[in-house]
Formats: sequence, structure tokens, C-alpha cells
Amino acid sequence: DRCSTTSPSPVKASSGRAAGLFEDLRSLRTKRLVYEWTPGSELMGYGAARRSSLVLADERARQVLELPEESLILPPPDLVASRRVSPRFAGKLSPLGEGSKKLPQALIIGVKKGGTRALLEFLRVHPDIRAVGAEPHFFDRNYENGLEWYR
Ligand SMILES: Nc1ncnc2c1ncn2[C@@H]1O[C@H](COP(=O)(O)OS(=O)(=O)O)[C@@H](OP(=O)(O)O)[C@H]1O
Repeated sequence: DRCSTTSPSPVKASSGRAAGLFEDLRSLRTKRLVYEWTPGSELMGYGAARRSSLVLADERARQVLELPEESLILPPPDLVASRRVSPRFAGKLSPLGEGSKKLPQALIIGVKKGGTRALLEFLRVHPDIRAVGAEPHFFDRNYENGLEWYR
């Protein structure tokens, strides 16, 4: 979804096997997005909410995947931000995006064109991983801004 609309998608043009893998990945990613904004789970504890909304997410992901890509509508940020935080993530940045700001628990370091973006996107599919959107370039460009900026 970050590819330019002007260039042809290498996945769409590729073999059936690659297209199948892409569908699996897309399905996982959609499930994660749907899970993140399935309303109602705020009313329960994190564990219960996760179990029930994963079932719901599974169902809704199936529905969403039937629709054209343009019909995927992202939730308003406040819906995601209003979720409860698991005790496991208390005091840390939770997988759903809320909680106090903390330094990262893992860094991806790579040379230019080394495939770091692909690695990040694959990791981001996992529901317990919260990843930054843009590369922060803290150590090479923003170090002077200090750790408060980095959090
Ligand atoms: N698995 C695998 N195999 C071969 N090539 C791969 C793979 N994953 C990513 N890529 C290619 O890596 C290029 C992007 O690398 P980066 O994400 O590090 O780019 S960037 O420097 O941060 O912009 C980018 O190359 P270009 O398409 O030539 O720009 C990707 O197509």
C-alpha cells in the first residue's frame, strides 16, 4: 500500500504462488487492522477483548477482503487510542499504540537499498509489534534532538 500508483505492482504481475503468498500477507495485515479498530472491546479486559475481537476480526477481514482495496477505511486515531492497555504492556508502548512513550525495544539497521523497509513491513504484520511509520534516523540525523525527541 506504499507503492506508487503509477508503477505496476510486481506482486500482481507475478506467479500464482507469489500472488497466493501476497494474499496470505494481505489477509494477516487486514485482520490486524480490523482487530485494532473492532469497536466494543474497550468494554472488556485486554485478554477477553483480544480473544473475542480476533474472532470478529477474522469474520470482518473476510468481508473486507471481498471489497475493492479503495473501500478499506482507516479508523479515526482516537478509536485506537481509547483502548485499554494490557498489564503486559503497562508503562510500555502497547501493540495497539497507546501507553507512555518509551524507547524502542528493537532497531532495524541497514544500508540504503538493503531491504530494511521490506523487513519492517513483514514485522509490522505481527499484532504484537508496533512499528514507526517513517524512518526516524535518530542516530544519523536527529541525535542532537536528544532522547526525549526519540521516545
Ligand atoms: N527480499 C528481497 N529481495 C531482493 N530485493 C529486495 C527484497 N526486499 C526488498 N528488496 C529491494 O530492496 C530495495 C529497498 O531497500 P530499502 O528498503 O533498504 O530501501 S531504502 O534504502 O530504505 O529506501 C528495493 O529495491 P528497488 O526496487 O530497486 O528500489 C526492494 O525492491
